Amino acid sequence: MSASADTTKSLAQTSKDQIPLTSVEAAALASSTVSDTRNPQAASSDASRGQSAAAAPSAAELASTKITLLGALKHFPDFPIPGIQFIDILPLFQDPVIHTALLRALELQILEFGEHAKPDVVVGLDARGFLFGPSLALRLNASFVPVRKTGKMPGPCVTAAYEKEYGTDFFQMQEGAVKPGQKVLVVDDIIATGGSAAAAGSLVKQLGGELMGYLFILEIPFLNGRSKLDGVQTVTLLETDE
Ligand SMILES: O=P(O)(O)OC[C@H]1O[C@H](OP(=O)(O)OP(=O)(O)O)[C@H](O)[C@@H]1O
Ligand SMILES: Nc1ncnc2[nH]cnc12
Repeated sequence: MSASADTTKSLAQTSKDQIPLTSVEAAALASSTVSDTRNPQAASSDASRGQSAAAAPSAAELASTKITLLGALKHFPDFPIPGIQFIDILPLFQDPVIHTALLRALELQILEFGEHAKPDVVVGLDARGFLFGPSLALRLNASFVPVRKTGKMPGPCVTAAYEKEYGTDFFQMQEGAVKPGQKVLVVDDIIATGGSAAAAGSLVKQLGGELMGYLFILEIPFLNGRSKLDGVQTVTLLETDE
């Protein structure tokens, strides 16, 4: 597993002035440089002493945050079917300090789309894109709109079939959920083969949205999911080594 050096540099360059850190965020990022990042009490006591809150995140701290996030992921061979190495992102949400650091790092990653490239709508994919999509949308003062598996939402919907790493499925969006011309950022936990993300992108376009880009927590590069995304700008926080 590795965190991209380019991304780390970019985060460090952009983070200092453009989006001020709250004290909790600073504590979350700074606390990830120490070994007890699984201990939220340690971070909050740092924040209450005002030590971490004063410090802007350095490149080293951001790189360390990525290592912490990678270290929190769990790996399950042969799930949900034989031959799949399943990477579980749920532990990122079990610890409030890691959860906060994740959201902050994702928010900083969005700056890679350009200084003024703020989405009107964050679209999150069923189901793991729902874990952080709404929080991110709030931080960006954007709407949140879900893409759901078929049959879950009422009213008229647009539908797209797709293939993913371990099966086929259908995605839907509600008509009118994205207005024509709105700038849309599609977010999900993992890009593997890219089938799910490509289907979500096609739904956004069917609704008349302007697909600004894709943002993922984790990429599995050997599956080459980006090749399905028609060159639309794609940013990932972490990637696997395999
Ligand atoms: O790049 P792909 O090969 O398309 O795979 C990535 C998708 O697979 C997983 O979702 P899954 O369909 O397992 O649904 P879940 O979030 O409901 O578990 C993951 O959360 C992505 O959405
Ligand atoms: N290998 C994998 N681990 C977790 N989620 C996935 N979605 C698609 N491929 C996956």
